[in-house]
Amino acid sequence: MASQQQSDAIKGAKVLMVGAGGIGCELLKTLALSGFQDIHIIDMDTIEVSNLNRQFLFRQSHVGQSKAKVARDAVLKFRPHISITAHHANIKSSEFDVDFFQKFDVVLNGLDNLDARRHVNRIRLAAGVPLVESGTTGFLGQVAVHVKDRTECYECYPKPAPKSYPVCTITSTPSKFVHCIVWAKDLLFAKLFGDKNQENDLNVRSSDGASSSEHTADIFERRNDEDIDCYGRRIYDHVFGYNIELALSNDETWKNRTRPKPIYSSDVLSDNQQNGNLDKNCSSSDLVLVSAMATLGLKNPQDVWNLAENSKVLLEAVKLFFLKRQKEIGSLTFDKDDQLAVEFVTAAANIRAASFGIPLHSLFEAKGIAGNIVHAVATTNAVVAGLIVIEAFKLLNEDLVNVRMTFCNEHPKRKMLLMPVEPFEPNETCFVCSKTPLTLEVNAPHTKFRDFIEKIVREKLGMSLPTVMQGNFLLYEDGDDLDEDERRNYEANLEKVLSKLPSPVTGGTSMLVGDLNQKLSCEINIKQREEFDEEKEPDGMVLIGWLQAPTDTENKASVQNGESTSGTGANQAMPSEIAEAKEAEVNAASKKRNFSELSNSSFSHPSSGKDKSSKNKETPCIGRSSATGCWINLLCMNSDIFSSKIKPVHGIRLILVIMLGFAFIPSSLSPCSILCHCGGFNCVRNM
Ligand SMILES: Nc1ncnc2c1ncn2[C@@H]1O[C@H](COP(=O)(O)OP(=O)(O)OP(=O)(O)O)[C@@H](O)[C@H]1O
Ligand SMILES: [Zn+2]
Repeated sequence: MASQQQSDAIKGAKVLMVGAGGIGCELLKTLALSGFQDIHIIDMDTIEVSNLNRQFLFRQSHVGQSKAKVARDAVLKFRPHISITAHHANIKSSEFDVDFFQKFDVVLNGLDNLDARRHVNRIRLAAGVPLVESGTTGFLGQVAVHVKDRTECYECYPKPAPKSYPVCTITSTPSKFVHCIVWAKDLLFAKLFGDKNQENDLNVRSSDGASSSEHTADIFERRNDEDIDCYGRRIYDHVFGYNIELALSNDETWKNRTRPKPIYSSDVLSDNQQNGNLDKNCSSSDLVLVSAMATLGLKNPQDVWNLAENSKVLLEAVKLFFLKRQKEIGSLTFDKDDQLAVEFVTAAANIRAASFGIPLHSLFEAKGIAGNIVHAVATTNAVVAGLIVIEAFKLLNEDLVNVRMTFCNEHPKRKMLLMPVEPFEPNETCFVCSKTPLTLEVNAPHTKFRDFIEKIVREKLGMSLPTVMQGNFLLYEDGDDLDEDERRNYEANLEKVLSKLPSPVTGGTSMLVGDLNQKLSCEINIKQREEFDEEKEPDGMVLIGWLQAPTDTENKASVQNGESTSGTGANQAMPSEIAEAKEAEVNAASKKRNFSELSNSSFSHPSSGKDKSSKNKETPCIGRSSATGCWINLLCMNSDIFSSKIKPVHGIRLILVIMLGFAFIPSSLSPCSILCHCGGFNCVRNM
């Protein structure tokens, strides 16, 4: 239980919560039950059916409504006297500027993407407000505290890039089902239904060198008056039959690999095989109803279809896209909530898998892999939300000595389910919090200013409204308030190479790049370099001082398998096999910080190599001074008892959630109300 002084700090605190999703719902409930009385919540999203299994403040009737507003209303029902202000908006919008942030004592993030996290990190640094950052991926969770000039900021150390695969594995030599999914989603689906101008490796690989990409593009176009069934079969035969035959002709490739089997539609389906019973009355606005499975009478998404069923689903899906969603063709991107797209991708991936001798998967499994879905675990969100509030307590009580970064493990590690470690100090080379200049190696007479803006300023530095200056000369700025002349000038600059800009950018000069919204600026020193390795340095520029996390594959892999959900970046939500690697990574990270402490040996900072032994001491429990901390510690110390006797993951989590609930419970509330509002004891139902 909190002391009087702590209670006062909580009551008087003004808290900004960003994100009202899986973590956010738990967090808002816990904040309210812990005595916080002035909370602002920002979320740009509306409630979807798929949120209901773990975002317990939402009900079926709320689908389509603002998350922030519904979350506020739900919590006000059981804490009517507190103030909760809901903003249904993007945190990046200009109203949430430094002045807005300065009104708060602490910022708590429950976000799901790097971009928004970076943005919050920058503004709260400029505003001088501490941040508690969080993320979960299935059973793994993480909470970190960032205090200006005292601890690392969110961008001090690199975050791993999403898992990616070598292009040739995807296009020619898949060995896992995920490779087939990436092929079906990022190549075949994109080729047939996406933007025709987008680069697509299906062009290169789908025919021999003699065929031009123009020729292969024609193959994927539906010809004038071509019967839709014939078109579907033609595409089928091309990608699963002809292309495989072509690939087989290169003996070198198959020396140490199993040779794939070409599959033609006539091998699997009879010529006049009837497809589904299309419901002619179904309108294209009923996206959920436009389903190949439904018209074919396939009901259970957890069934693994055989090759013939997959072939029928594929052809039926192509037909439905053309008959029911014709207008969208040419602009579609894969969306895990688009039933027909998921059906198409599942079927195409399975046919390819059959060809390469890879086990087939159900639509449910395929959807999880294609959508990068690591099924969220409600208890992880609840534990993480509790930890966020514990850290917020410490910050509000100016108990900086005891703030911790905490990893939530799937299984107890060294008797601990929660791994608390002291935060690192700010990274002296961080361009965000330490304002350290960066160096750009670039071939200035050959590099377009546009490439610099897109690849370096926007992509790497994460600036969304950039301004670029060379000396006193403004070379570029972005924003709504530019007049026509300015816009034209900047557009003209974008087409020039760096050395030909009105104020030339060449080796030895420097540029000042900034984002007014983020109150961030950064100096970039230019170093002339002529040669770049196309494979390893595809941008044709190298930014030195900006930390790029190592990707999961050695080779350049341009086909990526999507974005994260609630991951912090160090711990992102990914398909199950990627999540395994992530768990190892998270554990490695926590071990890295903990082992040294346990053995009392010196500790190496990840990038500076500085000895941190005096600073980063592992603490036996989080929040040692608080009752909650002791409860958690007790639990952690004894968690091996649970692990050997009952199914550990849910048992321990359940108790952790209850304890976190009890630790915050104000005397006016019964444990029963905590259970009702917390609710998250079940591992979520799979949607
Ligand atoms: N720039 C942003 N501004 C405001 N809210 C954001 C921003 N980016 C993400 N969010 C919110 O953060 C929340 C993250 O929650 P969560 O990770 O549970 O994702 P979700 O969208 O609810 O679920 P899922 O992605 O698994 O379908 C979402 O509600 C999302 O709308
Ligand atoms: Zn930093």
